[in-house]
Amino acid sequence: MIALKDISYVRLGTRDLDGACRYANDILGLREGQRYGPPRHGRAVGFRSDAREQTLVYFDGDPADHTTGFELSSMAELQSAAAELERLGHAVREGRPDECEQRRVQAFIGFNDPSGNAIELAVAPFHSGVRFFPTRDTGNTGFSHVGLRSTDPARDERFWTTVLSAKVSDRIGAAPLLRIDEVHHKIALFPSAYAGVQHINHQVASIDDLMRAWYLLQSRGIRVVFGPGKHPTSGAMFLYFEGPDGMVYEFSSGVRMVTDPDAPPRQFPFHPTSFCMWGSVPDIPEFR
Ligand SMILES: CC(C)C(=O)/C=C/C(C(=O)O)=C(/O)C(=O)O
Ligand SMILES: [Fe+2]
Repeated sequence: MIALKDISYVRLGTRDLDGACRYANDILGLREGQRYGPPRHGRAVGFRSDAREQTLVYFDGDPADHTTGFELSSMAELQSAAAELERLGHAVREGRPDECEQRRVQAFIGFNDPSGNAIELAVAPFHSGVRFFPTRDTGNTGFSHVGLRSTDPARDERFWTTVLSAKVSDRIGAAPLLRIDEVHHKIALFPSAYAGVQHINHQVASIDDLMRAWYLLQSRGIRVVFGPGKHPTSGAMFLYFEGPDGMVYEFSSGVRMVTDPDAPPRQFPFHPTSFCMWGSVPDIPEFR
């Protein structure tokens, strides 16, 4: 079993890199870290959300080109992971030195999960000696989870929990919420006809930060697509809103820690009362 230590980064292609960078800075409050590549095409910009050097990267490319990176604890584990994935028939790609530099990691491998989601396993993501603070008072405390699209959630749950070390904290219908540490989930798998990152979550410090975000987003004309609300699953208070290229972003606060490693998952029906215990109803295709 490949032991995932933490979620590390998301890389998103975009046709409007300047616009995506403005959104990351102005709306998400993420601080630009590194810029890569020539002045016109092939550019990439990394953004910080916590002590790590980058957790969100936008690059000149196809907006459907999404990659989610997870941290492994050592080079030995990375080499063992590559061998195990290849043994299971997954095509594994080793990151080139220039790609490692762009990801601010010592080394990485890439492969696709059974739905075709591009996944990278990385060693030693760089931490910064410069304290992170948001570009505006978002209360942002860090990149925390992704929703991934799955063409077969039961099959993919088996992959994420037997090949990789995720555990199911709760299920909503067929959608598993998967933890890789004590945080209730770092990955959620949602039924979809195609692969990709379905939403990107950052934690914020309090409900005050969520409510301030709610008013600010409305004042900036950014569509809030779910919330303010509170998930009965993770207990997190949340706000989902539109980002560049159709990506949905989520701010949440108060996510539950699962301290019992053997805690059994709960099964919730796929119904709005399982999504929000305050009564908010999502305007998000995968949550309809
Ligand atoms: C709206 C979806 C189905 C939902 O309820 C997801 C749950 C949680 C949570 O409990 O925190 C998420 O954050 C998530 O899956 O994104
Ligand atoms: Fe979420």
